Amino acid sequence: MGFFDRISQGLQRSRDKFKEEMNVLLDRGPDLDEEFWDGLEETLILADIGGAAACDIVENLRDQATRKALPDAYAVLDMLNDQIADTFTQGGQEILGGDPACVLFVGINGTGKTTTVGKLSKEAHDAGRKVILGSADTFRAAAIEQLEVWARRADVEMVTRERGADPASVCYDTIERAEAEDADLVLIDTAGRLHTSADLMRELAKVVNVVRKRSKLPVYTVLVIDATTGQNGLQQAREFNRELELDALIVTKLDGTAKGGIALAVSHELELPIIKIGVGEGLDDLRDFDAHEFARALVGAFDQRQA
Ligand SMILES: Nc1nc2c(ncn2[C@@H]2O[C@H](COP(=O)(O)OP(=O)(O)OP(=O)(O)O)[C@@H](O)[C@H]2O)c(=O)[nH]1
Repeated sequence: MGFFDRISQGLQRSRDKFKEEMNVLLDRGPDLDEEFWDGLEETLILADIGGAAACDIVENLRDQATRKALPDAYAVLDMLNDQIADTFTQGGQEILGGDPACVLFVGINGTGKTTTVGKLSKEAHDAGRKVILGSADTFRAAAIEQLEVWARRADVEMVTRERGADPASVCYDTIERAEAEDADLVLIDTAGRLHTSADLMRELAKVVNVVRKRSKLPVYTVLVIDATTGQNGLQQAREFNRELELDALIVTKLDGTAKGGIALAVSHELELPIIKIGVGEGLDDLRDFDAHEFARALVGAFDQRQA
């Protein structure tokens, strides 16, 4: 299944919710009055796109409606997809695009870090890259085993220590091994932690700093967020960004959520690019992110003239 079909299927619930709200708004007629603009902003906020992004989108559409003398709400909605796509922060190609890199994956418990690292290792290995995995999630024994399964499946090496070991030292060992083996992609899984726990966040900051100091490869810190958590994902992202100065996002579980708009809220507010999205548990359910296709899947092609 192609990117669009997969993401379109995944975001069906988000799209249905958005369409329902839009139809209520359009029932009163297609006039471009204050009620329409306020209603559009509210509908975008209800789609979990976030207040800041919704406000920017509506402001830009209003501006275009005036400049291009758009006749009605339908003409505005024709431009909505492009406007949403342009609201995502762009970039991040250097992280997983093929250049040598060391990437740390962080996030709260259960967002899909280990699964994502596993899928990425297979993808990179299949593309002919020399990959080393580091399992610094020494808190959860099952995480080490889970990543070991992926490492075997992908035929890549993995470095870890026993459960309870210092995660910073696992990172140290991983980088050492990567240098000895001349690896060009180092992927490090870290233990999930609540963004509200100051101690755990400080411990993670220490791990990230060790890697930043020690690695000769460029180091990137990527937050993995679970789309089903909705607005809480934004709060998580703010805290992780404050502590760790993130470089990018991976948004997982976009299959079957009515809260897919959170991807835009976080990318826009924190000015972080989305470098991959997860649309299922299977091996090929981690996809490159395409802002235009995502926008189309999130709100649909809006030909409501026939609605
Ligand atoms: N539906 C769906 N499930 C996913 C996706 N990504 C990961 N999962 C599932 O989410 C669950 C948690 O994934 P893990 O990779 O163990 O999460 P984690 O972040 O490493 O967890 P901790 O180490 O406890 O923080 C697993 O059952 C995964 O199969 C996705 O894109 N869609």
